[in-house]
Order: sequence, then structure tokens, then C-alpha cells
Amino acid sequence: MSQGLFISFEGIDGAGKSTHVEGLAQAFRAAGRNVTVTREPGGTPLAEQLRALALNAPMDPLTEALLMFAARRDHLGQVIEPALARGDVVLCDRFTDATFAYQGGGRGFDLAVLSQLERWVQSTPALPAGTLRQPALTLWFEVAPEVAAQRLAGARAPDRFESQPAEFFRRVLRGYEARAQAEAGRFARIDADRPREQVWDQVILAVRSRGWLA
Ligand SMILES: Nc1ncnc2c1ncn2[C@@H]1O[C@H](COP(=O)(O)OP(=O)(O)O)[C@@H](O)[C@H]1O
Ligand SMILES: Cc1cn([C@H]2C[C@H](O)[C@@H](COP(=O)(O)OP(=O)(O)O)O2)c(=O)[nH]c1=O
Repeated sequence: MSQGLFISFEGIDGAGKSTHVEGLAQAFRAAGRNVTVTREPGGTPLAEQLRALALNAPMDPLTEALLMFAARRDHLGQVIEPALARGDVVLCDRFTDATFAYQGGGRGFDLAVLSQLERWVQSTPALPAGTLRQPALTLWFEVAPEVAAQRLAGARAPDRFESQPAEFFRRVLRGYEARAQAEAGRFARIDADRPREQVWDQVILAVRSRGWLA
């Protein structure tokens, strides 16, 4: 049986990350792997309900952070951990880096509280004590907020986050930068300010260079 492999996709809204999730899933399936494609917030019936609240109902920053981690806890227990235990490749559209970037960077919420929540929520009996469940690879789609906003204009109705001004997304970007610096080995920076094909080339290269696809 293959070893489970956990890959997350990150970036500001409109960076173009969701565009490549299914392509990477197909590449792994073509190599004979079982793939679980999922997203955060969401991925289970309960977490999808929490998503609908977090994306639409006004709330204070702590409530927002708690909802993100509550959804994540359910998602990890119901979907991600069982899939990894089966040996699946798990492709997750956003994970905890988004909380550090959006609630930490964007909203300015206390990073120490987020780190504590991360330790509680991502502890799992499947790993040695003190080790947290984290993606083996995080594909970070980096793009200027102005470019991302242009891509989203007209593409879909904006939610509570997507309707934020460019300054919010600059802070989110800095939140991602800080996480990428702190955990450099896990992050692959994708220059997302390129045509789709060139973005895809970077995605597949990041996975191949780690020996996970031929
Ligand atoms: N490299 C690209 N260049 C131009 N437009 C893109 C690119 N990648 C995706 N798009 C378009 O930008 C919009 C946002 O893409 P999406 O993948 O949904 O972003 P995200 O999941 O990061 O919010 C979509 O309309 C998509 O078709
Ligand atoms: C996972 C996560 C997402 N978010 C935000 C980022 C996005 O604006 C929003 C939903 O993410 P996403 O699924 O990327 O939205 P869409 O399907 O519309 O592209 O939730 C947080 O603020 N914190 C989190 O922890």
C-alpha cells in the first residue's frame, strides 16, 4: 500500500489555485494513486455548514478563527486522517496557513492564539506525541492583489472575504510570506501571475522534484 500524502493549495482569493486542483488529482490518478480532493473551510457536512456561516455571517475575529478550526477538526477526523491512513493522496484547497494569513494577517488576530488552536486541532494519535498533522507540501500561489481582484471581477459573487479591499489582501499576502519563511521546507512558491499553462508547469515540477510523480 502507498503511504498517504497530504498536499495543500494556498493563496489569496483569485490567485488561481482551485483551477489546478483537479489537474493534479488526475496526474496522481494516472500514476495509479487514489486521490481525495477536498477543501477548507468545508469537506464534511458539518464543516460545510460552518463554512456557510464563516463566509456570510458577520462575526468578531475570535469567532471567525474558532469556526475555521472547528471546521478543520471535523474535516481532519472525518476525511483527511482516514484518507491518509488508507494511503490516499489528499489534495486540500486551503488548510491552516489560510487561517494564519486571513485571520492572522488580514484581520490582525493574535498569532499566539492561532498557534495554540493549531496545536489542539492538528494533534492526532496517528503521529508521535508533539507532532502536528501538516501538509507534506503546500503549493503557495503568489499573485498581486490587483491581479487577483481583476480575475475575480465578474467571475463570481464576492463573499465576506472576497469583498475586502486590496489592503486586506496585502496583509493576507504578508501572512502567507511569514508562514512560508517559518516553514520553508514545506512551501513551494508558485508564481501565479503567469498564464495558466505556465502556472501548471510550476505545480507539476514542485511535485515531481519531490519524487512523488515521474
Ligand atoms: N493563470 C491564470 N491567468 C488568468 N486567469 C486565471 C488563471 N488561473 C485562473 N484564472 C481565472 O481566475 C479566476 C479565479 O481562479 P480560481 O482558480 O477560482 O482562484 P482561487 O481558487 O485561487 O480563488 C477564475 O475565473 C479562473 O478561471
Ligand atoms: C481555510 C480558510 C479560509 N478562509 C477564507 C479564504 C477565502 O476567502 C474563503 C473561502 O475560501 P475558498 O474555498 O478559496 O473560496 P472560493 O471557493 O470562493 O474560492 O475562506 C479563511 O479566512 N480562513 C481559513 O482558515
